Amino acid sequence: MPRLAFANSFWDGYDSLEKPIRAGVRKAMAKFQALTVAELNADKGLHLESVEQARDPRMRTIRITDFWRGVVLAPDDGSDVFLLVNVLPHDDAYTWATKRLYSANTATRALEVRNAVALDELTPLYEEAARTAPELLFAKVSDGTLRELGIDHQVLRAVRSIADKVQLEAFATLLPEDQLEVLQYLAEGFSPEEVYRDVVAVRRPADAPAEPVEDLATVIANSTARIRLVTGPQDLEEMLEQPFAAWRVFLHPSQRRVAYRTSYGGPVQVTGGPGTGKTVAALHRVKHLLGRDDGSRVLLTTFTNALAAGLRENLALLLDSDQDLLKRVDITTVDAYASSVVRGHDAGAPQPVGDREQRQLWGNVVKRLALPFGEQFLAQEYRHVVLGQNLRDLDSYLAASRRGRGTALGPWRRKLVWEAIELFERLLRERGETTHLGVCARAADLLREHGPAYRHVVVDEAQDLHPAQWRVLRAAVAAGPDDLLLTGDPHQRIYDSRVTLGSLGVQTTGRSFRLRVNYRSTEEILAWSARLLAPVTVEAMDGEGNDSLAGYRSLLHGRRPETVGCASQQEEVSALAEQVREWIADGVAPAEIGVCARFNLTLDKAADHLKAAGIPVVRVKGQIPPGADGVQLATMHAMKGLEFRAVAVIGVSASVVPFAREITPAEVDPLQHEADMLRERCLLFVACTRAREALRVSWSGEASAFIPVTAGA
Ligand SMILES: Nc1ncnc2c1ncn2[C@@H]1O[C@H](COP(=O)(O)OP(=O)(O)OP(=O)(O)O)[C@@H](O)[C@H]1O
Repeated sequence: MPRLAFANSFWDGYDSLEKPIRAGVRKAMAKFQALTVAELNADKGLHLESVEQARDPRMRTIRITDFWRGVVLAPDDGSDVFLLVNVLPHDDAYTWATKRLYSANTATRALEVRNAVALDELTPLYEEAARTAPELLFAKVSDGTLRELGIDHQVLRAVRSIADKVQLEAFATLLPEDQLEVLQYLAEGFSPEEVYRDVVAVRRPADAPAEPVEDLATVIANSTARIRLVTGPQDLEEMLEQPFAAWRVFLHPSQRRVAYRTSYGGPVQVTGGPGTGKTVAALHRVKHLLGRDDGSRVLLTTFTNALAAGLRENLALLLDSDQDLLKRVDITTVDAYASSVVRGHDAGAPQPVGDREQRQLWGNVVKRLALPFGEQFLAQEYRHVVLGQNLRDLDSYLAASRRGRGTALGPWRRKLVWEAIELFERLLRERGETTHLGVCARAADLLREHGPAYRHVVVDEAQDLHPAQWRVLRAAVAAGPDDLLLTGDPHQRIYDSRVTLGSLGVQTTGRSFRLRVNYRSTEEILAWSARLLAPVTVEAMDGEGNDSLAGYRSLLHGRRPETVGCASQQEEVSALAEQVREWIADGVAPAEIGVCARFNLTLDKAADHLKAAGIPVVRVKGQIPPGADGVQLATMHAMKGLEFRAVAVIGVSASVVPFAREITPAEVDPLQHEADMLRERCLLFVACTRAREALRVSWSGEASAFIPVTAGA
């Protein structure tokens, strides 16, 4: 009996096929599981026929309905896997099939597809232009090196005609996938050795023979990043029934390498720019850890309740709602976990108060003690130095390093600060209250005393955690193999936390990975957003050195983001309504549109205006309400964890972003001032990078200083 596999190109359009066509696909595919090869060839309904003048002689089409055909790659080497590569209207299917050529990459050994006809047509034109180009993109890389990296004869000819990155992108949809990625890495300035390590070695099977094996079944088995083999009738049924989520099946090799490594000696760090699939990698790691079948429990944490709800939903999807496995995972925020630990020991433990109450208390402290410090300064000193280093008495505070704080404090002034801190803590105690970080400190003590509760902890959005929260996680799991895996992006730090992970017992040296391919946004959105951060340096996630956005790229292309300055807020919301209407007219569903602002107040105005224009809206506070159908309005903070086909970021005016109240004056503390400014910049970056296809940034009056001046509108 033949076997059946699906290429990712098939899934790209499957979800948008109409019901009868999908039913046709199911019926046709079922035949591949029920009939022998000879019977398949003879089946009248399926009508498996070769494609005349196809560049790939293995190309076949099959009948799906009267007007729709499936395109199938049929083995001609005695192997038995048939690969469904596309489903298209009749004529398009033939045009598509004629031009495509499938081949095994000589380096990665995986199956790739190219548009061989277009490549042959375009290359001579580029060669002509290349003759007068001052420089060629790959001039410094020898033919031998390119061949070792898997570049074959036809692609090599095209490569030698490429003058710059723009031309490479123009070839992108024509080139075989692995070869394209090799070229993109080289174009970003990575050395051939790095490219071999990050692109070739991660795909190439460990036991690959010296000479490539060409039989289709073997090559397909080497292509897990793009091809899924069907394991049986039930598997087929499930695959075609559920809405298809590519991330569940087709991991990028760099994601797979991180998620499915059998075991790590200790903590692992996974960083990457926005939309590079860090959360996806974290979820697959949890699946891998649960697959060990040793009953061990996993704690999966993230930063907010809304993000935790998203993780819960997606993990259930990844694990096919297997309750036995899901029961072994606790998904929560660090604060909620810490609180459960503390309450488990003492049901009447003090309740944490919010930021506003804390500010009021600091105000009280300053008044009562008549100190030469402001409440903002004291609150920050408490957060970054005292809680950051877990200082419990005056002597430790007197001896502590105040790295990262921008003002010097001699012993006399430190004593005064300590007095204020003692009073603050006493006032809280008297009210039977504490802070969230206070709960964390208590939870870490209890966990250290009573022993860890988990074998594995997986941390998403790790960039935003405070040292007190890290102490909870460190104490929740015994140090050892596969204890901690953390994913995050320091460019998306939107809460005021600074850590040096090594000093907290989370040493990831030698176990750090980086994801570089953005699956969410177009290259145009990514490049524009990256310019928001261009003027600043961003500290690495582990607190050692700096991080950079260099080398990130997207697989998608689209229109450049639009920037719009308006004379008044009224004009801005009117223009917004106009834009939203246009997106909807272009086929974007209201729920696929996100509108985002720094303040709720701005969103209120936008909501009123959109509603008056007859556009349905949903306010997102925390989680998106189930079944919500309308344009989604969220603050920049609430945008984390969301993504939309189209995003409008509004109210990005000079007086709003950065938000002056959140910025410590440079005279109070110059370093804190810089940190606050960076946080506001990152917040805008996060908001903009939630957009998949379209991004529009607007303001009224003067534009925010963060908007790149020369950014093409
Ligand atoms: N291998 C994959 N194949 C297809 N889609 C993917 C893949 N990996 C991730 N995605 C999709 O890309 C988008 C971003 O993924 P994810 O949220 O995991 O990225 P992230 O790095 O955690 O993003 P951010 O840091 O911006 O929150 C999601 O829509 C996800 O489904």
